[in-house]
Amino acid sequence: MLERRKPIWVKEAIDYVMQLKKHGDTEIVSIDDCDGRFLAEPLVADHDVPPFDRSPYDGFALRAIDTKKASGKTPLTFKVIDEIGAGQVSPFEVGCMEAIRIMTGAQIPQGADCVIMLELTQEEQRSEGTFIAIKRSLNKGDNISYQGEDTKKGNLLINKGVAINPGIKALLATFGYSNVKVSKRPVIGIIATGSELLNPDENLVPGKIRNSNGYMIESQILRAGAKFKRYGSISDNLDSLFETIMIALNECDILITTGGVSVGDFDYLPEIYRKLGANLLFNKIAMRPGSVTSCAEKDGKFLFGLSGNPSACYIGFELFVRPYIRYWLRSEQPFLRFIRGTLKKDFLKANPFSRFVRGKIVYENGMVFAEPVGLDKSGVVTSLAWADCLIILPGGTRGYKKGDQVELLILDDQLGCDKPWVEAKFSK
Ligand SMILES: Nc1nc2c(c(=O)[nH]1)N[C@H]1C(S)=C(S)[C@@H](COP(=O)(O)OP(=O)(O)OC[C@H]3O[C@@H](n4cnc5c(N)ncnc54)[C@H](O)[C@@H]3O)O[C@H]1N2
Ligand code: MOO
Ligand SMILES: [Mg+2]
Repeated sequence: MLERRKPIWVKEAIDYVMQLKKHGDTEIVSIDDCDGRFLAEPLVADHDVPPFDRSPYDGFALRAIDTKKASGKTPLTFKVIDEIGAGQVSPFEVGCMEAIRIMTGAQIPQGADCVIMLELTQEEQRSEGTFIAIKRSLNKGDNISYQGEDTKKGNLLINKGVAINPGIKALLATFGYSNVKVSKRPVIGIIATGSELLNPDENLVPGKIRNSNGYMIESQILRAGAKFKRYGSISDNLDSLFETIMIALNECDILITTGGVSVGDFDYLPEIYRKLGANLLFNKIAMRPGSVTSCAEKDGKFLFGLSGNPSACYIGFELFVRPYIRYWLRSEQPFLRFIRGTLKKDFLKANPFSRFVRGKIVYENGMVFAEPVGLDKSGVVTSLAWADCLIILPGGTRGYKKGDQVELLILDDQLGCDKPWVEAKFSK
């Protein structure tokens, strides 16, 4: 008899997944390998930056008080007692009517309290040494980058669970992290199911298509910050599929399958969950595409059964797998970020389920608009390549019109959000 499934809300499906969320282990990696990894500890300044008062210009360090009477008509002359470049520290103290030639980045010498740029001085060689003339007065602190002005020792700079980007890597180097403590990436097994599937290097033959979902999910896993293990594509055969799933479950932290989760004669995932004795959390969600997205748990490990339809598969991953991964990596903002925008085209197809329409963000006159891209069908693959957001059209009876305000889930985003998009009836 055909199994009847009861759809649950997107919010409920997210809750089911996040109820079992956990942090992964940590590991130490070299700074050379830290790009894109997620910090396992907050990054705190362990010294002032800059660590000493320094010159932001090539010029002369002197005492402001000695410059007070300088003007175009009455230039003042200072004796140059030393010269220092960045990395050097002068052993001399700047005294009355004295200056030290100083280059950008060098530590301000003792006695000096301001710097004048080279261009504003005139140098003169005399038998007693080098002198400069200046034609303007300076104030204490002029052209000095003070110790700690960038950040002070003890300041929290970056939270744990944040992906290391070029700026963060610069901070790691600044604070001497030649090794960085990061969250260990979960290993996620991917099994593409379907007797119709060919590898990318195989020629098309009647009735067959190439396995695109497997590769797409690999890429989504990497973007989310995890690692994948490829188990290839397996024909719709209960025994071989069960066997591969057993192996993968043993070898991986999380397992993703694509295809075979609906009610078709060769959709074996429901039977496999039963055979495994896994705890089925859901197998129908009130959303399109991705309504058949399923999730089961076995001995603390998730089996995400994503749809075979490419767009449904993609969205199932972003809504349910990604936050689980990001939390594993200690992100405090594991969910897709959402913003408001204006719909650029009518979308009149009403649906009782919430729709996640592949879209593109367009900025016009400082405003955010979203435009649906490609054919809005669950089996479509092309639109995924053009989409940078999912336009949410909450379930209801009416369609949506150009100019309507909608919410947009941002894809390809590192910032994330501390709460997920949920149906209006659940949002506070
Ligand atoms: N009678 C019903 N039929 C269907 C229902 C339903 O409720 N009742 N649900 C429909 C919905 S919604 C979806 S979504 C699909 C889900 O199908 P499955 O998850 O079981 O996936 P398959 O049947 O294996 O394949 C569906 C479709 O996707 C193509 N596919 C599969 N794997 C890949 C891959 N790795 N790369 C690219 N494309 C793939 C496959 O060839 C099929 O065209 O079920 C509806 N049917
Ligand atoms: O799971 Mo299906 O994608 O709703 O079309
Ligand atoms: Mg099917």
